[in-house]
Amino acid sequence: MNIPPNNHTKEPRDGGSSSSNSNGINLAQRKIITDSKFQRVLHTPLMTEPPGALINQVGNKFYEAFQQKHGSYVDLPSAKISELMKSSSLDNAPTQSLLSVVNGILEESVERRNGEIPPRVACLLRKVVQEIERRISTQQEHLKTQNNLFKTREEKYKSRITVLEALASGTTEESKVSKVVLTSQIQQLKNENIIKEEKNAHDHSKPIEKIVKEEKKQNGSMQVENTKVEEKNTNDTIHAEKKKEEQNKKEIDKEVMRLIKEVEDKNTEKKELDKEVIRLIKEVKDKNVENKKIDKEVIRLTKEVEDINSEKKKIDKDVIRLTKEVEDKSMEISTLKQEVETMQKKYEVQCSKLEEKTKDAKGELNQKSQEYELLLEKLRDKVKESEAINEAKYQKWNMKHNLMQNAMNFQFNSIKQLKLSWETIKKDIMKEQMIYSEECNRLGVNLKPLVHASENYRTILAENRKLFNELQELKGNIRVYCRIRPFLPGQKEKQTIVERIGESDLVVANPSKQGKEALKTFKFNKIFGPSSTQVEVYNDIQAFIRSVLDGYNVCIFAYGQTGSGKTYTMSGPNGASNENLGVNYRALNDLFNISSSRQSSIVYEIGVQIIEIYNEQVRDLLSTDTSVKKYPFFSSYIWFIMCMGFLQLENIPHSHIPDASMHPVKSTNDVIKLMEIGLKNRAKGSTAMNERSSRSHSVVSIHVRGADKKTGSTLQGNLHLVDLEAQHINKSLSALGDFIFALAQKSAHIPYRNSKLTQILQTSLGGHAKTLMLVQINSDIKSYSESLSTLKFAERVSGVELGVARSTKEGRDVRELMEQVASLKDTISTKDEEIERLQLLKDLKNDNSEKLED
Ligand SMILES: Nc1ncnc2c1ncn2[C@@H]1O[C@H](COP(=O)(O)OP(=O)(O)OP(=O)(O)O)[C@@H](O)[C@H]1O
Repeated sequence: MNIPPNNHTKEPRDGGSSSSNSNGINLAQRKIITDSKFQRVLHTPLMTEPPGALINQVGNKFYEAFQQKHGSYVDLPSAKISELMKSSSLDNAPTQSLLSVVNGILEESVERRNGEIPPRVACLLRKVVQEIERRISTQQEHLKTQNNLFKTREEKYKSRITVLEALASGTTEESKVSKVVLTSQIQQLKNENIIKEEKNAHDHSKPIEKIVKEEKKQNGSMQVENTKVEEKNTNDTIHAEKKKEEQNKKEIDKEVMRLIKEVEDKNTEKKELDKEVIRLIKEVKDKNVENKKIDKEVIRLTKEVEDINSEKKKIDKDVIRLTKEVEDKSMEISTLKQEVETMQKKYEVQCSKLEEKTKDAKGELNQKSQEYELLLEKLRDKVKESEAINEAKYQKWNMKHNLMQNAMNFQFNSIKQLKLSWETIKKDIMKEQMIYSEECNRLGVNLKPLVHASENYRTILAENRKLFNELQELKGNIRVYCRIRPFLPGQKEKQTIVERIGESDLVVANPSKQGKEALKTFKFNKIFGPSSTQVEVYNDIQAFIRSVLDGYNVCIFAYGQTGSGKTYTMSGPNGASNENLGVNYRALNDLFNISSSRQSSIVYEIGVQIIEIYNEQVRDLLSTDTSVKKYPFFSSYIWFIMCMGFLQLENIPHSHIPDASMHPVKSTNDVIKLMEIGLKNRAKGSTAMNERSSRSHSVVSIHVRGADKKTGSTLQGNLHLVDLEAQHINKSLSALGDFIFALAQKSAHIPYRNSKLTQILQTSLGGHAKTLMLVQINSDIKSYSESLSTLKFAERVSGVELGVARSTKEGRDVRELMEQVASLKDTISTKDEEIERLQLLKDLKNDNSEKLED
């Protein structure tokens, strides 16, 4: 009888270590096998895992590689990471190692929190997670297959148990037979089972599905076989029992007894088998529970993998976000660093400044506190002092009060004594008065010769003036000086027409002629060469100015072509220094100096007029009304009356009064200011200035009136400074020439009415008047013709001098005259000294007499 095995366990391939070739496999061994299988499922990365030794070897290596660097994946070199990321390395690594890598990296990233996971580590993480996913899915498949296998086995066990139960519940006889059959069948099954198990042990590499199929096949055939055997056995048993019942009932009974016993044994065995079935059922249940657990574990792992995936995605996102944030932050940090550096520097500078200030302030505070302390100390001392002084003063005042009291008493007594002494002094004064009047009488007698000397002074002064004017007349009342302008600095061609310059003669050469024919000599009273100075020129003019204060009329003409130096000689160059001052300024200075030196005896008043003559019309250059206007004679006349008071009307020829306003002046500056106004008005009033100035003449007239303080006699003198332009020989100029020439010829008719100029200057030309013509020439060869006409005009005027020369012909030798001039000069200087001495004496006497009168 083939009894199917009641316990058949198909062990999975497990390296042979857990295989069993007997029914005697115990529960502990089964458990160990099951556990080791389960563990292998959990911890082996792949279904096609390499042999255990190799796994351990590679896995350990991998594990070590990460364990060594655990907590510092970021620091792993990229070569190492790429080596680890190779599929062979990942395949061979145990799952535990992979999970530890994942955990490590995640922990590290969590720890860091700044998301600084370098891309290579992130890549490794991705790879490891993928590997884990792959493994889990493989394990899931594997578990599903196992689960199915267990279910099939369970079904098989269940059907066997049913068969066994059916057998167990048969008739006694049947039971006996069955027991025998069962026993044989069980034995057969056991044998088969042992064979199969042995076969299975050798067929380890067969796939599970195949094994399941084979098992199914075997089970199917076993069931059919069992049914057939059962039927056959039942028939055989009935025949044998019928024969045995017939042959030997007793033996049967014995045999039945024995069989009963055997059945009982079998029952007992069955019970054991039942127990084994129960145990197997329990084991199946356990397996189910275990499967459920595995299912749960699979679900959990799947969920975990999903979580890991979502976590990974999150991490990826975080990695990207954090990378961006890190970049932003690093930018921000660098900006902040720069700002912090700048702020730090500023802060340092401010700190240093504040420290310095604090130091200074502290120093100042200390100093001030010391000062205040000192001051406080001083104040205290002063308070003490003032208290002491007050005390002393109080005592002094008390003393003074007492003294005053005493003094009062004393003074009362003194007043009494004074009254007495006053009487005595009165008597003494009367005596002294007598003596003083006697002395005064004596002084009056002594003063007489001084008064006499003072009276002589006027006579001497008049004599002096007479002598001076005689000297002037000897020199000639009309004098012509010629001044040659030097070449100007920067002037290129310096060819001169002047051949020779003497004291009083000048030889000029005509550039268009040759030899003696070209030369022409001109004679004047004085020739000033190009190197002559302003002082030298004025020295020869000064005597004329002095004459003005003596009551003479003086007329100074500056005559010459444009640019020949008229302005230079008369006014000086622009911004002239004292050395370069012109005739005008020097003359005015002298006028005011001499008048102030004589102020003790003569009172002078000075007035100025400035006019322009153009086209026979007179224009007042000091009038606010610049239009050409003929001023009524009377206005000037009234001024004279008002200014002088003592003016004699008949002395003023009304036709010769210039038609212009008179301006009183007190100093040279007053005159200069008026001259400047006149110059401005001249420029203002002209439309075509160049054309006009070359045809007009300006006259500055300084009128001097003097009154002798003692005698009351008056004098008047005029100084006319005339700027004559020689470029155009106009009516005024030719009339002037005629006028001067007539004077020289001592003609009966002097043609002064021929022009405005001669009309105005009538009183200043001829008679007592003294005339000086300053002829200016430009010696440049280009100006030859103009210079020649100027010289010719001047020669004609200087012909007046011939009058003096003519008187020389009347019996006086020039040398004699010169000697006379020299002796007269000496006499004048002696007289001057005497006058000064007498003046001093007079002043002294006046002072004494004033004192006496007081
Ligand atoms: N003696 C001198 N020494 C140096 N420079 C001189 C002298 N005389 C005249 N000059 C110069 O020559 C130039 C002409 O002289 P200035 O202006 O006095 O001539 P002017 O006859 O007044 O001319 P105008 O009639 O056009 O006013 C000026 O630059 C002046 O400084």
